[in-house]
Amino acid sequence: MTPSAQISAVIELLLAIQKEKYIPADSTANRFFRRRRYIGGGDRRFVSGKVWEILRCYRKLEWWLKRVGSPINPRMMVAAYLVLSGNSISKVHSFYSGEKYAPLLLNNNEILYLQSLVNKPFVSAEMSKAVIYEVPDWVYPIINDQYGDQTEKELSTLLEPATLDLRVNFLKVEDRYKAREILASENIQTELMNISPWGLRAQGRQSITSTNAFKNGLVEIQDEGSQLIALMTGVKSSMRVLDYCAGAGGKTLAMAMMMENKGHIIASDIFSARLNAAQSRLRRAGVFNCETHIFAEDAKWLKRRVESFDRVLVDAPCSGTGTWRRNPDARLRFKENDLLELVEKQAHILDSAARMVKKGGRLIYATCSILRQENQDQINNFLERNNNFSLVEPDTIPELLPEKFMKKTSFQLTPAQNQTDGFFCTVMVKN
Ligand SMILES: C[S@@+](CC[C@H](N)C(=O)[O-])C[C@H]1O[C@@H](n2cnc3c(N)ncnc32)[C@H](O)[C@@H]1O
Repeated sequence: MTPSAQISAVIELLLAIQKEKYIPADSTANRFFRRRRYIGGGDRRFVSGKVWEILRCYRKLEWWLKRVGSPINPRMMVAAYLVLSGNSISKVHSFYSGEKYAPLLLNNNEILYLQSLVNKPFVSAEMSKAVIYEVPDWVYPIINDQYGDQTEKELSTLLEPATLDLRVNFLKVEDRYKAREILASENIQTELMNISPWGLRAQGRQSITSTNAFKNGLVEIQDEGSQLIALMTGVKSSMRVLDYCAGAGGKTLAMAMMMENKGHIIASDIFSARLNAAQSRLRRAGVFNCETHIFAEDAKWLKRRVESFDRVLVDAPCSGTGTWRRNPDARLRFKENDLLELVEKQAHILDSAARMVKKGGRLIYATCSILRQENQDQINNFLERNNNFSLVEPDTIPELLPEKFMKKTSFQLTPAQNQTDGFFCTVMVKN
């Protein structure tokens, strides 16, 4: 593609993301490229890389465009991004050439708006903190209230690109060193992770899914924080386990591995498409101690299994604020009412899942949120409603989990503090 055609594709993809308000940007991007097979790998990386950079400074671009009186649309967003990144107006002009496959020629007004942006910094002293850190206005005070003097560090780390973490599947490979060797033979360089005993961190942006190691189920893509949640469940091979919100099965897979393919896991969810994705991942990973179940409207299935599980994991639907490094578009869609609805939904799921735990069994609650409302507050309220539950330290095999995690009944991970996605996890026992 010519540089102009690349810029044109950046504008088109941004437009598609804006139109699909309720669909995550990466799904829209996948569809966009599937429909444009003629865009090769290098161009694809350039286009999505630029779009993600723009999504990470979206509020600042909007602020500047508003300031200079420009209309706010993907075409001007991209042009403003180019100027604020130090490109000259004539350079931007050469991209917006109006030729075949290029964006339409810049008109006189557009040139005037862009001229006002020359030599301006991305961050202006007049911007609010919410704009600088790219969060909705109502979110900043909530995070500031919780994180105090760490707020800016937490929020600026959430604007950085995420790491690419892998979990080695010990059902198929004997150890991390062997997996590392196999990946290196496919040109994927990795380092051992510090906390997860199963974890490898890949360097740079590498295409893991096209490797044989991935296709044959030797490794799964899973953030280190998510691996730690599976570890906190302390599941063992003799147990009956319910993964209540299993989704596409990230934690189910890790728990099946901890159980050495023995015992029994039921992976349930309300969405069949997610469980279908889980099923193909389970097959790839060589897991056969797991069945899936879609929750239907009637509660008979649950009623028949009340108090029958040694462990119930609730990996609850949440704001996903802890994954904003990966999904910079999610922050733009997050509304105050979403948080209220999520908190209510989580409480309902927790109460229902709690009934399924045997006496003496454990309930593990997790989110990929960094917000207290969905985490500590949610658990405090649950414990008030359910006085037959209490917080307990994990009973994971000590060789698997570092001591500092063994001694905690809950943890809150953040990208700034732990170089993982933001995750919360707590362990409770039914008395
Ligand atoms: C955070 S995701 C789960 C991620 C998954 N555990 C993993 O590790 O890949 C939350 C899941 O909860 C499911 N969910 C939402 N409402 C639910 C409900 N009432 N009961 C059970 N699952 C629900 C969603 O469909 C979604 O798949």
